[in-house]
Amino acid sequence: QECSADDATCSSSSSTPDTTTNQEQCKDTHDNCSFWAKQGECDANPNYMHIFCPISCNTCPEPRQASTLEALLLIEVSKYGKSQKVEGKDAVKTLEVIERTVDYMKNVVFKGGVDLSEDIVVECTNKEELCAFWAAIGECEANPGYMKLKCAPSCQTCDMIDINKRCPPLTDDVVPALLPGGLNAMFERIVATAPGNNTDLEIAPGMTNYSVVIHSRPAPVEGEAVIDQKLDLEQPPWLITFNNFLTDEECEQLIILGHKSEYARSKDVGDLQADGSYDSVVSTSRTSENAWCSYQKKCRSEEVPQMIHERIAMITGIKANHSEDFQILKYEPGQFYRRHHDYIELQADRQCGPRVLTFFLYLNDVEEGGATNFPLLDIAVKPKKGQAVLWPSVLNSDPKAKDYRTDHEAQDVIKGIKFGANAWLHLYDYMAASEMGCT
Ligand SMILES: O=C(O)CCC(=O)C(=O)O
Ligand SMILES: [Fe+2]
Repeated sequence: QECSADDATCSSSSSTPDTTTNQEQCKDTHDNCSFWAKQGECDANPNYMHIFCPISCNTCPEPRQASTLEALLLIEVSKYGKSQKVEGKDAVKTLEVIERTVDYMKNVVFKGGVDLSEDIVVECTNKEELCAFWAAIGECEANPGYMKLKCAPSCQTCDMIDINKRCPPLTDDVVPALLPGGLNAMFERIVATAPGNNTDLEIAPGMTNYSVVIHSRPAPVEGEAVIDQKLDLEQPPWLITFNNFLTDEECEQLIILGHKSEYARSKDVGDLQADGSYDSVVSTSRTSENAWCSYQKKCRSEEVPQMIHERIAMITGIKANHSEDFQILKYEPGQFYRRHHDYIELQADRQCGPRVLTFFLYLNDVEEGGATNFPLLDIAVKPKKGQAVLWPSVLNSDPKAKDYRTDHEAQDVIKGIKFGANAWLHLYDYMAASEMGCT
């Protein structure tokens, strides 16, 4: 699923499988390829070299001449979406997938062999020319969320385009990250255990010596807390910042990883699609660029992002797999993100549950502008390298209910460049849901 949100953020889990056999696209992807090849690395390290340095290793796929039967199959399959590419060493397997696809579409889907609404049948097309190839190399199983949405004919899973079929609701035994009353308890604990505020506390491994500043909080309660929505709304919501949450090296590394994951114009969420995902549209209320630090981009598996996910998990008590991939942001002078809320209504009833918290990281000092402003709380947080800000999107009394008061905006950067990163924490396991295309 490509996008989620009010605030319109495109989910990282949706990247295309990154293998390609495309003849024209055959190129070395690293400056050192030719040097390594001369050193004998094509033979020493073929798994990497043959794929990432195919020119230097002379392993570009051979162009193929299709037989008449193949040519007919290719015409047939193009009735069910994009024309399919068949080349390279997996060509035979790819053709077999195409043969099965045509049979499935013709004799099952269009013969009413599966009970599908017209919307779903229309939507069941191969959206990429490499669908058959990916299916042939096992991507339907390895990357089901993406493939079931983008390559359903090749995976023979038209029925899974229906989000109700693909994403059954969680069963009652799944424990949410926060129970009613858990939000206040979490913030109280975070404030009480910040190592920088308590010189006698030891710094746990993987932690920094961060200190916490409280900008807004509900009044502390003596004795047993009463859990009540009306009481929640009579008290200000929590908003805290962490100084020295990240080391300088961690900030710099995240910015670099953002470049590797490729910053692109931030998108807003558009219309709901037949498959339950959202269209992504360029919006005028958000002019920054962002990059998703995902596993697909070989970013989330890196040491620094992993350690920061773990740090956030240790501090909040919410497991790292409840967090979306870091969305790394870049604002040039004049860029901004107008007033919005991070809560995504539709997710409240999906497997991942709503975003309950935003852990926002500031990765550099900004010369002028670029504050995160909370108009309803009258609080503006100025960017500072290594600082983080944490606020809830939901209420203490009901972690599924939106707390409207944490509306916020990223004010225009006036001078310098601003780098930041969002970590959105969900009520349930976001990564598991995202793998199945259920966010
Ligand atoms: O850049 C900021 O200060 C906040 C960004 C933000 O609110 C968002 O990306 O949802
Ligand atoms: Fe936001």
